[in-house]
Amino acid sequence: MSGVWGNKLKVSIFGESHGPAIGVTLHNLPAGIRLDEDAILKEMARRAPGSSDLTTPRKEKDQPEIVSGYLDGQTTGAPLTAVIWNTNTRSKDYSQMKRLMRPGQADYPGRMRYDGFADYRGSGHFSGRITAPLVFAGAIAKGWLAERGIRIGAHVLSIEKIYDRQYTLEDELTTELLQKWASEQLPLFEEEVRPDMEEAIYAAKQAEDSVGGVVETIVSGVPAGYGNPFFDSVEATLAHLIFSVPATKGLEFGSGFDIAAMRGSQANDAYYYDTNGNVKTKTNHNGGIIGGITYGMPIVFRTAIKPPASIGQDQETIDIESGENTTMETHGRHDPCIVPRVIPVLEAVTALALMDLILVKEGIEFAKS
Ligand SMILES: Cc1cc2nc3c(=O)[nH]c(=O)nc-3n(C[C@H](O)[C@H](O)[C@H](O)COP(=O)(O)O)c2cc1C
Ligand SMILES: C=C(O[C@@H]1CC(C(=O)O)=C[C@@H](OP(=O)(O)O)[C@H]1O)C(=O)O
Repeated sequence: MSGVWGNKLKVSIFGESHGPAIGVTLHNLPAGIRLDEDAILKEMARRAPGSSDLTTPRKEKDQPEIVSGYLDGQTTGAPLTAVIWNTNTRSKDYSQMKRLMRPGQADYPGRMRYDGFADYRGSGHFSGRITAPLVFAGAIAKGWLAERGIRIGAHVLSIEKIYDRQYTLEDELTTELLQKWASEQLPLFEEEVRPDMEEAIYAAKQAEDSVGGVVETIVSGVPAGYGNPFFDSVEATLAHLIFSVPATKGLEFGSGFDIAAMRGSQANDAYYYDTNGNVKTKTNHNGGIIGGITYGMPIVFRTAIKPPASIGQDQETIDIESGENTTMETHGRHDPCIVPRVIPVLEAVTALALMDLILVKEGIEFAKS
């Protein structure tokens, strides 16, 4: 399984949802980064399961234990490994998944790929649980980027068919807004839509069903000139990580699919010097990236998250052992909607992508003192 990603910063993840532990190793982290352990734990708590009835009832503390590469509060430059112990597995919920392939889940493709050897308990290494180590790694990257004035925020653009408004260039990722969003399961611009979004999730749960949604992510403070043409473009780097997150099914940058219906005269983002002599653009249809490289405007993208597959309703499927068509209900502790918990994950992988792009360009070995 491909558990390693990155050009300069190498991120390697391990573990299964119902195994003893999950975790991550970060290679080539600059030495001397001071870790803000409180900030890391806050990020972990945003994603952790079992925090409310909008999410899975499986409760996990998600307390990372750093076992290498960290001394006296600072990274040493050696590979940094963190382990997160699984403390609340209930594998009997998955006994039928040896034979019955959940529609929309990784059971059937995973079985075909690994010839039946993959750990099926709790979806094994395919589980959304493996995003906990990514949030740990991303929290380190976020702290490092924040020192460079780079901020990352994400809000819920939609749940099912209920919409928040989109980000505009007038909006600023202020400390207050980021703190507010980080404290909310459904971070929003428009507070009025919250009850309807929550109700959509509760209604789906009540009906033994699930719902999806769209998350909009914004990155401010990235100077012009990061990224590369072709294979390591900023879009390609972000997309690689975003599509590694389970349940992501769509991604658009800037005006995305809508740009296809514009004329060049509308889609071109006109440059100007602001009063401080900084280069800006009047619009941001290209989402902060042209030619695979940043141009100093916010990076903006939207990610479509599918409704979780494991639902209690009767569904048609196959019994892979008997070779017959059958039906199944999925029981167990599942998220009725992944959006609230995937937001810190999307922010985390965004931070890792940007950190890698910056390390590649600047070859930094040591943190600034
Ligand atoms: C944080 C998080 C929580 C998730 N929770 C569930 C869940 O409770 N039930 C479920 O069926 N899928 C859940 N998923 C999604 C599955 O892991 C995912 O759909 C599956 O691995 C197949 O991958 P794909 O949807 O990307 O194709 C979750 C994903 C994430 C990121
Ligand atoms: C445990 C987590 O989420 C899990 C993600 C998940 C899935 O299929 O992705 C299915 C459920 O697993 P289980 O059946 O073991 O409770 C969720 O609870 C987590 O994110 O930490």
